[in-house]
Amino acid sequence: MTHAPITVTLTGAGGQIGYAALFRIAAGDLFGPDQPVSLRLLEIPQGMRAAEGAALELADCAFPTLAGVDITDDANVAFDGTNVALLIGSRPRTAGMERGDLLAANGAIFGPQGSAINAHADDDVRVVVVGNPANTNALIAQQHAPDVPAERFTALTRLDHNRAVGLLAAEAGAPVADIAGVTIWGNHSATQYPDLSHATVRGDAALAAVDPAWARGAYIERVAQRGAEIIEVRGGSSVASAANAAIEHTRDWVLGTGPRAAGRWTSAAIVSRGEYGVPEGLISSFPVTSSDGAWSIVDGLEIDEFSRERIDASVAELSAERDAVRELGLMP
Ligand SMILES: NC(=O)c1ccc[n+]([C@@H]2O[C@H](COP(=O)([O-])OP(=O)(O)OC[C@H]3O[C@@H](n4cnc5c(N)ncnc54)[C@H](O)[C@@H]3O)[C@@H](O)[C@H]2O)c1
Ligand SMILES: O=C(O)C[C@H](O)C(=O)O
Repeated sequence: MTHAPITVTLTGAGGQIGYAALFRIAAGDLFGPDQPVSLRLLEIPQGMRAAEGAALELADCAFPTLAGVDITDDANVAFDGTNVALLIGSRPRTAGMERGDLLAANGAIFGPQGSAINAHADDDVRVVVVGNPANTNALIAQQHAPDVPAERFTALTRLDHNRAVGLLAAEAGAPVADIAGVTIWGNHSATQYPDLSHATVRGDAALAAVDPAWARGAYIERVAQRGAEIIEVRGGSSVASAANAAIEHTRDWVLGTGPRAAGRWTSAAIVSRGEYGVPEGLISSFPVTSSDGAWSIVDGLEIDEFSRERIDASVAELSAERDAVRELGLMP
């Protein structure tokens, strides 16, 4: 292993998703078996012991790809020279709440972290916001980091994407590998739009492989409510699948989506430049591919009236969340 270590900062490292993600990242799941990683764990004082315990266990794994672990409750230290920042630390919702109900409680975390990233992170920093409500928290962080290119701030909708692919595969009786062209549009919330208009199953239109009424009814509801379903069945919000999605999002961003991109794409919430009628500046989910460390939005997809209404509804919610955090004084 001759590469210099990549520094990865995890916030909320003592929490559930942090615990699920740390060992996979340390084992090389982000950048492969030849790329060492140096981990920075950011926690609040109440979470420090849990993070310290995780660090002891990391040492006990003796991963060849793990170059070091530092634990801190100071964001300025945690983001110093960081290349990848996974912003997980924040409160999860409980049964009966929408993710947007966490705006006031969690939004306040992301401004100071954005400022610390702005002041201390490496020039190539890439930020992935997992903490809910993820899109708007990412916007808050991005707005506090004026010296970092806006496109380096993203929010996780890969979990929704994976859910959408998995549920379509199950309905069509096809392996996941035979599914392509699924898109999550908009917000990581109940208004998100899992879109099968351009999806294929074994190369044929998904809307011919499954009942189109299901695809444009129960399916959308099931994907959009999957987080609530997990909370109800598991008694707590998703953990391992969320960590997996954060790793896949980051790996694809940094290493590229590669040859998969022929007719295939994934979904990520990235800063809009006005594509598909999404107002500039919002961090909204799009169909994306990645190469040379940058996301590109898949262009030229036809948007029918049904899709237009749903994309617009989710984007309207993002605009309302942005206005709400402005009113709360959480944006500069
Ligand atoms: N975007 C997604 O797809 C997705 C999926 C699952 C969960 N989530 C969200 O991820 C977040 C974390 O979930 P979890 O299950 O790990 O929660 P958790 O309660 O188990 O862990 C959260 C951790 O964050 C820490 N924390 C709180 N404030 C912090 C701060 N300012 N700096 C650093 N750390 C801080 C807490 O001490 C705790 O250890 C929640 O907001 C949850 O809703 C998002
Ligand atoms: O739904 C939640 O609150 C957790 C997470 O955002 C999820 O989608 O599982």
